[in-house]
Amino acid sequence: MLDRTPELIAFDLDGTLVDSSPDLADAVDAMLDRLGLPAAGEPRVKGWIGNGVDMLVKRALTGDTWPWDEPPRFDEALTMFMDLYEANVCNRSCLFPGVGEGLKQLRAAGFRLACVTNKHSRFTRPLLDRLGVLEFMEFVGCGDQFEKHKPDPCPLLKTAEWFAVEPSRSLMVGDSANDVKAARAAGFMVVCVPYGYHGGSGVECLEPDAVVSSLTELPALFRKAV
Ligand SMILES: O=C(O)COP(=O)(O)O
Ligand SMILES: [Mg+2]
Repeated sequence: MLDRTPELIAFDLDGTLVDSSPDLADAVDAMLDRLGLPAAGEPRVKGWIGNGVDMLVKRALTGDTWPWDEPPRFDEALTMFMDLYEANVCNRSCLFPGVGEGLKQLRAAGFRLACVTNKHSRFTRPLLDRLGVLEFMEFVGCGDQFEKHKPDPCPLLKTAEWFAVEPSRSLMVGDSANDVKAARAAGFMVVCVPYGYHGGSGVECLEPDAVVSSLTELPALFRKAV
């Protein structure tokens, strides 16, 4: 339960609004194939999503979750991946259950909505648009638009500033440790969804203010808040 009603709600994209792992995995595997490397497959790629496109490509090239050095052929691989994913950004991706309905309800109830993602802007707006939810977002903040990525608070602080809403009256809804860390550091409230890309352990371990299984459950969290 939240003790304050937010004015602004910022949603993470991959793993929160959109199940994007099938298209991301296809683009990663097509890139690896062109480089003469073995496919990674969707279950592994799923664990690599959430820290932006540079990190995804480095992880795919090395097989390491936290690659230390820049892998050989990184620039070539990155360009290849960007082109492949941009051309195939919404072949198999879909909204998670309750996302369309939840956003519509929240917008109708007067909440101001944003998408704040580490995803590159070349993919973010086209994907939200293709899935019919771009219209609900007053502001879309992407990984390449801010000086730093989540878990840094910068993207959330800049978003709150854009809306001229206090961080304490703002809520982040996400699926991963990056979202919770960014929200805490920015002074946002934070709610997690359990169905996204958060690695092995459950989102409860991240100690968000609440967990909702669908965005349609958000209004009930605010009902008793002031
Ligand atoms: O890693 C990415 O590209 C995006 O991830 P996010 O939408 O969960 O921030
Ligand atoms: Mg995410």
